[in-house]
Amino acid sequence: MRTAGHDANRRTSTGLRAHVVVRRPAFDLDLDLTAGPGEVVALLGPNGAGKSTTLRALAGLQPLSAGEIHLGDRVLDRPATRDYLRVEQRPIGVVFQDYLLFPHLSALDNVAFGPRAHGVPKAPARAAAQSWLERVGLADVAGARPRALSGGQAQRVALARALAVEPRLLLLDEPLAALDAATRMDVRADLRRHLSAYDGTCVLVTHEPLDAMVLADRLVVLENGRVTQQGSPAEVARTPRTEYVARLVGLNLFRGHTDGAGEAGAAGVVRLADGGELTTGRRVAGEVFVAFAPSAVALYGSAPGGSPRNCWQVEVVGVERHGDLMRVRLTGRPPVLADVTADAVADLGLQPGARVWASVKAAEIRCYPA
Ligand SMILES: Nc1ncnc2c1ncn2[C@@H]1O[C@H](COP(=O)(O)OP(=O)(O)OP(=O)(O)O)[C@@H](O)[C@H]1O
Repeated sequence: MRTAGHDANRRTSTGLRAHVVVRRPAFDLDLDLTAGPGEVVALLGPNGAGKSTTLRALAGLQPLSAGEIHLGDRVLDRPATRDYLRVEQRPIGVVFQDYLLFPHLSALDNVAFGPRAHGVPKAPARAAAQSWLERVGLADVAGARPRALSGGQAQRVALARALAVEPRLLLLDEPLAALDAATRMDVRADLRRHLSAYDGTCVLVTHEPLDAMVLADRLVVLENGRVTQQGSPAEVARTPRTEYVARLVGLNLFRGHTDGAGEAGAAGVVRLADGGELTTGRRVAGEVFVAFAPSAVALYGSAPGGSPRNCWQVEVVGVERHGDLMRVRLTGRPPVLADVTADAVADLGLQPGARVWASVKAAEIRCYPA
């Protein structure tokens, strides 16, 4: 278990502290990003959110419009004081999604390129490269050119090349995106091992929630140029605060208001901002989020008897396969996603336009302050 990332003093004196501001005519990025030594932070967000722009700014490929980037006691970019370290002067290693290995160089020389570019003489640079290839399990392909390598091997060479300069900041841009599913799983596990052993700061950009959950100590969610949520992977998954995060982790999410009053027991009624109400198992007063899994939603052909709480009429919009189950998209107050069996889809005739009843138990609904 790494703890360096939670050590605020070390974080400010030796890690990354950045206020990244990039203004373009149709886009405005403004985020604070802090990460300690040994900490892996994943930037997660939809297309066009500004993830790559942030990474490029940290790398020195995109000058800031305002703000500042500090790494340890070095200033990498600060427009106000005209400080700007060029990419080759920054103590960073970068792995891009398409690897960008030099096609005419062997794996060994690709890895040795980094130390060479930092002024290390040829023989020690090659010795360091050999040792890095051994660490990533590729000593036997040292002489191979990139086109002779598999996707997973090329990715490992790219990682070895980035680490061979002993960077204080490692930047990974969709590092697993180019791999097929099976290779991806192996390389993800390897990458996690290498990142655990790495004592510098790592910022990783990904679209893929699973990569972020497995690799990162902390998630920073970026939407439309702003941070909308951050926290440990478990916190973010448990308590999404935006539609995007809720969809990512596969939860139904609603914003609402409760006065904290409820029926006997601990239940609280939440009036949802977009209509409808839900009774939750836990009483929280004020502005709240309520979230529940699609698997917690039961569908019925007619209004179920008994308790009328959390039971409302919905209309099927679409059905798609989701793992072993079928995910049904429903409109209503509120609209919901429900995971049901293929048998249930057939029995209830869940075609688009079909009207059914949705129900969810109060105990299955999480409620937390907004
Ligand atoms: N070189 C550029 N010049 C001008 N605009 C750009 C440039 N690169 C990106 N943009 C724009 O800046 C915004 C942020 O893009 P960016 O690539 O940082 O987002 P992203 O979160 O990495 O998206 P994706 O996941 O699709 O890669 C988008 O509106 C994009 O069209």
